[in-house]
Amino acid sequence: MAVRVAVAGASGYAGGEVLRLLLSHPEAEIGALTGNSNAGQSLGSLQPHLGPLAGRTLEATTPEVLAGHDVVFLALPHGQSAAVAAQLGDDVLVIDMGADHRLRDSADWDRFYGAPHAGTWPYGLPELPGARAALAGSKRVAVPGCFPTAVSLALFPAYAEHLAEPEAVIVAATGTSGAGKALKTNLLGAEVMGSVTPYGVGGVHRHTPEMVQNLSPVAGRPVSVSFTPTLVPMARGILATCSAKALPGTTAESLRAAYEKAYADEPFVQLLPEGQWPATKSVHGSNAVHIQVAHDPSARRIIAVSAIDNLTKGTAGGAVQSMNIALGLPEQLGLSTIGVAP
Ligand SMILES: NC(=O)C1=CN([C@@H]2O[C@H](COP(=O)(O)OP(=O)(O)OC[C@H]3O[C@@H](n4cnc5c(N)ncnc54)[C@H](OP(=O)(O)O)[C@@H]3O)[C@@H](O)[C@H]2O)C=CC1
Ligand SMILES: CC(=O)N[C@@H](CCC(=O)OP(=O)(O)O)C(=O)O
Repeated sequence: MAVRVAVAGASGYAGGEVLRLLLSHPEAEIGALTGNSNAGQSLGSLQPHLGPLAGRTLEATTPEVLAGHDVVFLALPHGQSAAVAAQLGDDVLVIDMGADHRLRDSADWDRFYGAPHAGTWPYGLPELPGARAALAGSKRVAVPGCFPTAVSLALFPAYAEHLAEPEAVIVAATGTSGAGKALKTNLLGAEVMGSVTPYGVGGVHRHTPEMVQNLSPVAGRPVSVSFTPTLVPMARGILATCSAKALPGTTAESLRAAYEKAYADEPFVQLLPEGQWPATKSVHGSNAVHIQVAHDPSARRIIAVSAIDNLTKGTAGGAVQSMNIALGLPEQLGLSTIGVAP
């Protein structure tokens, strides 16, 4: 079955990554490619790594251009996808890689994004309990933010087995591609190279409510999240170090067993052998999630660390994985767990 796919935002990082994956997807046939300020430019000049598409010209992002496809990926800035999606037919699978349809609580949306709330779509993190059932056959998918993917997968097994207190503390390093391709002074090479700095500190990062939304139902009670992202001098990758107070009775063995149980059959999540810690390089360009967990009895804490590629499992890989589930295709089609290292 050939699936005809359009990508809006094809000049950006997320759009480029979904095209990189779709070029290796046996069922995908790449149709319209659209942009905004770069409409009219050749894709070869904007995304030179996508050789087979070099001769394609970006069109404007309009409902007419996006019509006539089985699947439309929206890789647009926050707040831009809802209006485009509303003009696409109910029979088209629309996969929103932005934030517009992720949050269930309109008050959270208002507080962190500040535009009218467009509503909530099935959430494209298949590994969360119940997510696959919601995605199967769906015509709408909200792809998670990159940090919520890394953090939710690192912590949910501990919450599912009631091994941790519901106050999570997270420090996560990210590469600069997470901020998109648009020019920003703080992302200049001279600012980033040889330096690490936090941002969005003190509960103001917009991924905080998404993490709370993912973890609270698993824990069966409200989970609070103290989240500090740090910008590090690399292009891709997230390393999320997540910790919470251990509940009485938690042991290293019960913790390990919780993660083994959660991820025994997950094709993209690899619980590393004991003592081996995740590294962003190992998941570079792949849809894999590497996880390790430890119990610190003296501090009475659990520490879970995950590594993902923000553009792959953190965006485009998660989007293709969700597309496969929504269309009833094998979930791993077109996706790899093999990283690029060193
Ligand atoms: N980068 C990442 O790691 C992740 C990104 N995402 C999400 O994916 C989406 C895209 O992010 P990213 O690729 O990084 O961003 P980029 O800035 O790299 O790309 C943005 C894309 O959107 C287009 N665009 C900009 N403004 C408009 C507009 N008003 N109408 C239509 N198209 C527009 C741009 O076109 P042009 O260049 O022609 O102006 C470009 O193709 C965002 O919502 C982001 O949050 C999600 C998870 C991770
Ligand atoms: C380095 C950097 O700025 N990263 C972005 C991550 C955004 C992302 O990947 O997810 P969204 O789809 O929600 O934008 C940030 O912290 O906002």
